[in-house]
Amino acid sequence: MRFLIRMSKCTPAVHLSKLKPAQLRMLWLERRRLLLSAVPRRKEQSTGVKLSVHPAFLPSSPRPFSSVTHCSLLRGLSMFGSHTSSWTVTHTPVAFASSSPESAGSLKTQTDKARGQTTTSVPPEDVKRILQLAYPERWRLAAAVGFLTVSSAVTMSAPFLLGKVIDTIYTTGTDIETMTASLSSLCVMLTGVFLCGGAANAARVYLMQTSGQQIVRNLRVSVFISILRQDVAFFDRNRTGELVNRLSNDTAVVGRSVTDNLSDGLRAVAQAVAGVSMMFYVSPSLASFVLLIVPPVAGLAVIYGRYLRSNSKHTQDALAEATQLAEERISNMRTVRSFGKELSEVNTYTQKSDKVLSLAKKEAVLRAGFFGATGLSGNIMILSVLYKGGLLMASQHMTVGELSSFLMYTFWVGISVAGLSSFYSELMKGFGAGARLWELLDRKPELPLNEGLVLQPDQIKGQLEFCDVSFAYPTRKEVNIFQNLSLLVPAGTVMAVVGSSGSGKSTLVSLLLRLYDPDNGVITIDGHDIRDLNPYWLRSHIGTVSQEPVLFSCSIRDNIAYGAVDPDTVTTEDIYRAATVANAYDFIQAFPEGFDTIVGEKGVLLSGGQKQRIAIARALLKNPKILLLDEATSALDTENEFLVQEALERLMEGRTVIIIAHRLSTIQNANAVAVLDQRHVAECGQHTELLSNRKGLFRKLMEKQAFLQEEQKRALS
Ligand SMILES: Nc1ncnc2c1ncn2[C@@H]1O[C@H](COP(=O)(O)OP(=O)(O)OP(=O)(O)O)[C@@H](O)[C@H]1O
Repeated sequence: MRFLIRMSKCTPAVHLSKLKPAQLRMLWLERRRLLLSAVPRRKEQSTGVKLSVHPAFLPSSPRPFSSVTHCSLLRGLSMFGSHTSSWTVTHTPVAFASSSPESAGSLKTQTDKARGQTTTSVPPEDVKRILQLAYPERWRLAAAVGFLTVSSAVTMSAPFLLGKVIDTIYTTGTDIETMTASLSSLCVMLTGVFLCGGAANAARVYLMQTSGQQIVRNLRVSVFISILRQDVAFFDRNRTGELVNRLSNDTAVVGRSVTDNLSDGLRAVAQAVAGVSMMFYVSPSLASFVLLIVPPVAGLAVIYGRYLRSNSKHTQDALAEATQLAEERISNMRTVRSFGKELSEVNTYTQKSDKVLSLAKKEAVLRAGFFGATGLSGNIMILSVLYKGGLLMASQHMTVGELSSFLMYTFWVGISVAGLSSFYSELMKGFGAGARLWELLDRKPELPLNEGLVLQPDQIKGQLEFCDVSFAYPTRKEVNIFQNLSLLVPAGTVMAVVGSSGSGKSTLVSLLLRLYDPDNGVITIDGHDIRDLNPYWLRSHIGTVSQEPVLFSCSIRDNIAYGAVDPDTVTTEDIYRAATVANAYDFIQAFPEGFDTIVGEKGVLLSGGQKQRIAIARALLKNPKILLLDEATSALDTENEFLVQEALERLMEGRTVIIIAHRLSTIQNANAVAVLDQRHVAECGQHTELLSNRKGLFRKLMEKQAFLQEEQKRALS
């Protein structure tokens, strides 16, 4: 068997034995991806790069993979300049479906499509899915529909029975005793019927509400799971507000459309049909007369209603814009205050509110016309019924009771038709919200969350290596953050990473945590490509302390326990020990509530140094083999700086550490320093060694930092 590798027809072939060790190593590390890359891609994605591999190397169950991986593999392999009869790698121009912001995970375009559904036809599969939601609640809903039938039957028989009461009053004459007997028996019977109707209605409302809430709860949990399993790139593209809106509002709209709205719609249909039938039963000629008037009036009302709704949507959009501005500014009040922008923010908000007001005024005019016209047409209809009914009574074709019943049925039919129109618009809203939710629920994350290789704890030494890594953020594919970056961090050593702002220090940490995958090259832990490792397992062995640690709105105790892989097994002693090592115990105990003090947005506000020390305790509880630290640069006071530094040193003991270093003391104490510049590691070595190079980048960086610190001190004094 010959092991030749080539890139299409335009690149020469090389035998595998001719490859350099680094190239072979890379090929070996890429082996899985190479095999997976042979999977045929869907038609719409296959316009460009196509990789084909000898069938013997095909996996038995092909798995789809992202075009980012595709691209990285091609770039990786292109170094080899290869040719093969056993493996073939073909390369033609490509339009990467998943690298465009649209298909790379942004929900926006699809959301817009989904929104479009509120006015156009609904795909049958959406109807099916929305009905499937109600399936687990089918018995409760069926019972609710049963009670609905009873209550609607009572409602619709009421006009007929009340008409009988009126006729009894008119026909019994002036004999009080006969009148009392007839009226009493009728009223008792009717009270019994109405009691049944009321009870059935109450049962219907209860069953509909509880099953609706159950459906919404199930949907919310599924959507939350779906959001949490998405990769970080997804959150770069989708706004938090939009996602939270889906979780809270869209789920409620969908839940309502399959319960309350469906039941109201069914009731409206049943009452309209029963009402019209009863109108014909009571007086066919009067019913025919009314049905000549109703359709044109109802048609005009529907057209006008649609116009009104589209206008109301503009008002809602303008309101959403104003609300978003207010939300953003209020949550960042410190920034607004420190820039003294209160007045200009008020002006901007006023302008947006004025826009809402002018649209709302237009809507008010339209609504006034709509309600005026519907009220008028309703009254004219009643008047027409009275006119025609009066004539029928005069010609002995109708009794007064029948006319009264007829009027009541006309009234009910009017209400039911109005209910049907709002049922339709609510149903469409439900389908629109549903489409947005299905899109989110169906989205498969590009990076797995919990699948892959799991190593035994004693197999981890903690050696980290970046090997020819190239990377661009999925949202900014055109800007390469790293280009062939290589870096080795031996197990148990401390590597300080320095570089100018924006050189990619934090990105290095994100790649190690596998929040993103490199486009090219590999990152290994003890020789294992991190793409082969289970990400959940991987992250459980990596501790992080960021520059501005985030604490959740719960007790300090829970915030520290959050770091443990299984917080339920953490004892109070574990938490106290971690807090003591992190130099946090004393200040926590000084709070009246001690470790039960609530922090975060709704609790006690902590200083930067205090937050850092709680974050260090949190990381300690995880007891990770690898530590990724973003050193705090924020002006910690001397005491806090010392305490944080001391806690960090204890945390770093016996672990492999990558530290984004800002302090000279940290850099001096690190085993090696890597300087990031121009998308790669420009210099790497011991602190003194790098400093001795007069023309070196590290030295320049240190000199610049020293100068800036001097300036800062001078400015402060
Ligand atoms: N999520 C993201 N999406 C797109 N671009 C990003 C993202 N995060 C960072 N960047 C960009 O990547 C580049 C490197 O950012 P990074 O935060 O890694 O730099 P840094 O060296 O840590 O900077 P600093 O020292 O200022 O914190 C910057 O140009 C930044 O704008």
